[in-house]
Amino acid sequence: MTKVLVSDPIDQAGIDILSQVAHVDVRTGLVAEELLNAVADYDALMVRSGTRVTAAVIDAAPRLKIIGRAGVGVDNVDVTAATRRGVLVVNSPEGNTIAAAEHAMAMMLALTRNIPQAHASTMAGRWDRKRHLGNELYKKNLGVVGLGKIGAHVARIAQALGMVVLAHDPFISNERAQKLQVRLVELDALFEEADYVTLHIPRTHETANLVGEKLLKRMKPTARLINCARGGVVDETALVDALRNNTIAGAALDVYASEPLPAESPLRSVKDNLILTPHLGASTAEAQASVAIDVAEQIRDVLLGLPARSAVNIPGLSPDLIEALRAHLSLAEHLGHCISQLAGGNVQELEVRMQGELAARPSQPLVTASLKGLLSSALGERINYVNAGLEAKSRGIKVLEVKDEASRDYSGGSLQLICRSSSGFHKLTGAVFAGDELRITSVDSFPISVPPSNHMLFTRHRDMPGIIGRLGSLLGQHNVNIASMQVGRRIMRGDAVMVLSVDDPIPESLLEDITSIDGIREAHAVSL
Ligand SMILES: NC(=O)C1=CN([C@@H]2O[C@H](COP(=O)(O)OP(=O)(O)OC[C@H]3O[C@@H](n4cnc5c(N)ncnc54)[C@H](O)[C@@H]3O)[C@@H](O)[C@H]2O)C=CC1
Ligand SMILES: O=C(O)C(=O)COP(=O)(O)O
Repeated sequence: MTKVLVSDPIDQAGIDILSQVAHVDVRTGLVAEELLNAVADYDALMVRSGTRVTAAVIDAAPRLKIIGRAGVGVDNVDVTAATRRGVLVVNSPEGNTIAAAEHAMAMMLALTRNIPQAHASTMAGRWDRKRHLGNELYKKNLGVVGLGKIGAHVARIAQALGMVVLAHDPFISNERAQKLQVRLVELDALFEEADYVTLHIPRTHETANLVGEKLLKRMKPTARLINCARGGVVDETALVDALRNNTIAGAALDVYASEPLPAESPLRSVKDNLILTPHLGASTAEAQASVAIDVAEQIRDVLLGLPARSAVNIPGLSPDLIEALRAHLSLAEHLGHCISQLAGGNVQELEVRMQGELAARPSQPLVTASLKGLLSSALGERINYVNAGLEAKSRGIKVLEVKDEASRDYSGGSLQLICRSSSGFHKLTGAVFAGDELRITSVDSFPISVPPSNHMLFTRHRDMPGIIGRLGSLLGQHNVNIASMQVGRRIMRGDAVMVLSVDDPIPESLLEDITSIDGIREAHAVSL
């Protein structure tokens, strides 16, 4: 029975989708130890930001195929450990964009009009109109750090309020910024010019404690900081100092270096100019339904053997692309699997050549598929699109990618793998005919045309009379039935290759007898 563990509160719409294909257990609030003990039986895990999916959790779940993050940030998931184990990680990149952007705007408005403080004092029986004088957003400078999905939506809303938006994002083009009518500036300039700074960046090595004492000192004393992105990108100690010393006018935080925010956090003791919410950016009914459906559908699809649309750890492989490249991906896997068996020894280098029309297609999926095939002899079921690149790297296999648009051998193009190993050098080319017919079209530069099949024999021999007959008799004596046979040669009586499809696997002992036939120099059994 396929089983899914949901370890954070998820909208019922997501649970309903998962229940179509699996038994679903909802167990929220597990402490680390309980989670470690709980995951062993599960094929999928669905979380929000509350569950820390560590390497230990992943190791404790041998059946785990997929981790679904019902939201954007996957910094609570050890994606590297998941990738190493071949566990797919998916998220919902857009399901809560609007909710998070609106929360940042709500924080900005609440901050600039002292709404929480005014509310608390009114509820306490006072009527403090003078004390809560605020500022308008109209015509003020808003500095957006991180002009991605949420940052861009914040920019649009702010512009509608009459704010002037500047942004810092080293990975955004000038064209994109121009389209959003946003001026791109350096980080220091943004902090100096902005009346409000709002952060919409992920937590990475580069962004950890990005906003510290130095940047806070650049801000105007009237400026305010909003962080609805990730805890840990703001140095909380430096912020507390800046607020206490009135270096800046105020701050609003939704996210914290450590969550839940510890009771003793100095942030809790800052009065008046700080607003705190408990990571509520994505907490709207609409966003929660949207992320739950988005991620549950992906988990369901993956458990049914279908691709996921927002895989975090298979870069560049969308379902559309999988569909468009389906036959070529299968060809790449077969060629990779085949060439690893021809290579025999330790593979040192794999060159993946996309030739002719294929050179115009995205290469990364084809490289990944080739590596998956290459490593499947060694790693069997354990290798997949998620971990193929990493496994190749950890084995020290050098991967070269070549696009040869000038090659014009077949319509649709061809794929060539060149493998260098401790025992030599092999080259296999393949193409797809009539939409979905796979063919190996050359072996070590000898032309042939053979569909990949379950059991094959590849030989390298001298082109001379009698060899084929002797090989046929030998296989017959060992009860190996030949389904098809092809010989490829470049010149008469020179070197040649032979590819046989056979009904049964060829035993190792028989290979020795085959290579002892006069004229046969190499023989490789290949099973796909
Ligand atoms: N508070 C909450 O409940 C929520 C928080 N989030 C968080 O908001 C953040 C932004 O989410 P999205 O906009 O969906 O992500 P996104 O990936 O669309 O945008 C992030 C942007 O940050 C930029 N960036 C990365 N490093 C940078 C740096 N050093 N300086 C400046 N820019 C940098 C990237 O180029 C990208 O454009 C994420 O950390 C996400 O986890 C998202 C949803 C809800
Ligand atoms: O999607 C994100 O990155 C969030 O931070 C939302 O977190 P949550 O799902 O509300 O725990």
